[in-house]
Amino acid sequence: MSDRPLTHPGASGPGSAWAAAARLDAADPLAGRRRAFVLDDDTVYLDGNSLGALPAAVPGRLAEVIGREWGELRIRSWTESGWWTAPQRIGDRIAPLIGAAPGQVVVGDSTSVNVFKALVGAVRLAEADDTRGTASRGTVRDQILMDAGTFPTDGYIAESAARMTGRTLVPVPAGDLPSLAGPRTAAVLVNHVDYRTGELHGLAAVTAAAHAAGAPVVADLCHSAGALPVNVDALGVDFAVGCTYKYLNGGPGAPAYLYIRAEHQARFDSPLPGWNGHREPFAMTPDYRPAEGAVRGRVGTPDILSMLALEAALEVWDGVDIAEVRAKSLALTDYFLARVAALAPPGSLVPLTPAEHARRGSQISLRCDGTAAVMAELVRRGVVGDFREPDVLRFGFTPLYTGFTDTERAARTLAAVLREGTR
Ligand SMILES: Cc1ncc(COP(=O)(O)O)c(C=O)c1O
Ligand SMILES: Nc1ccccc1C(=O)C[C@H](N)C(=O)O
Repeated sequence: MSDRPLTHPGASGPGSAWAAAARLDAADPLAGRRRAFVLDDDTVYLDGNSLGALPAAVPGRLAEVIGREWGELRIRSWTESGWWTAPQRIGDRIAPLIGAAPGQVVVGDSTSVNVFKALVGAVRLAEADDTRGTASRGTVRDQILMDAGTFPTDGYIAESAARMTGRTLVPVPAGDLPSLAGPRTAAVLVNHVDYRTGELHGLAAVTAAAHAAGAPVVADLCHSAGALPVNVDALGVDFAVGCTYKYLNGGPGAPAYLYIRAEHQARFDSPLPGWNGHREPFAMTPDYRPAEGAVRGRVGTPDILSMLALEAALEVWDGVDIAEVRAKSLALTDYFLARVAALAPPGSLVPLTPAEHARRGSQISLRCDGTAAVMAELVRRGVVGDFREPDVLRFGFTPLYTGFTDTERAARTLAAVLREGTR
């Protein structure tokens, strides 16, 4: 019943699929990165698009933070251990992964909270532009456009942000965002990669169209950062948010980040002006005077343990070229699609993820019957993905620790489960 790979894939013959996968692994320039993670060879972990694996550097660093910085230095660590400035320091560590120059990213809060800050901030910016006459005069920007397939939290938050700013939230198919951005658009909120289908949306086209209409763009990078090049600076994206527990491997509940484009920082009017975003937090003045730069995106006291775990986790990116990550991600997902098509019973799976590279993130979503039972059986057999309602199997490919033999095993196991049934 087991569909485990052979310990030496080549043993099944030089022409076999195992041997071909092993050759791809041997030629993979990122293969050595797997050693930077805590993983077991019995499991093929394809759920890094929900919770990234544990980087090996994290436990030791956390022990030091707890034992030395908290346990011994105590209050001194806010300054001496760099705790207070961690949100901007770690933001600068994330910046290159999303194509941002330093000084534009702060880490903290959840993605949900950052969607709120960014979206309300974006609407306030558009409003200010209209008032100053830099956008077309006489516009009534009464709508927030959003991709209808959004991860739910973005939609919930956007609905509230719309209500609070006196706008209407208008969910539309992601592909229609460029053509629908117009004089009524106050801001556009778009997921770079659709969490359910794995479709990569055209952030360049959305941003260009929104800007032509005088509206700022907020991008949710949860499913793209760390999996593919994002280039927020080059694309002109105004605000971006993302979590760090998926492809950035920061750990369960790791803090999210907020990108505030440099040119907007001086006018970013945060709807959550907490004391950490104050110009002089320790002056404790009753009036709010926002800090310069992305720091004004901070709110309250940072979650230091999670934040410093994230900082240690980000070491796995030292020397990694994100273009190489993208190339491997596409090769892995191509490989998986091809092997599943070859091995699974005809008609048993319908790919939801676009075949076109330009429209594909780093996950493969497949529709099938009995999704929950199929995934439960896959997990039982050591292939861990997940499923999303109503009938979608999701397999996330994390190029830093997933190989081609892993992918061969996942495809074979999935095909076997579908052939054999789950009862
Ligand atoms: C696209 C997207 N946005 C937001 C979230 C959730 O954000 P958080 O739980 O960090 O607020 C997720 C996943 O949890 C997601 O996939
Ligand atoms: N934060 C979580 C906590 C618990 C369980 C899942 C999540 C996810 O991140 C789900 C993910 N956003 C998704 O694309 O489905």
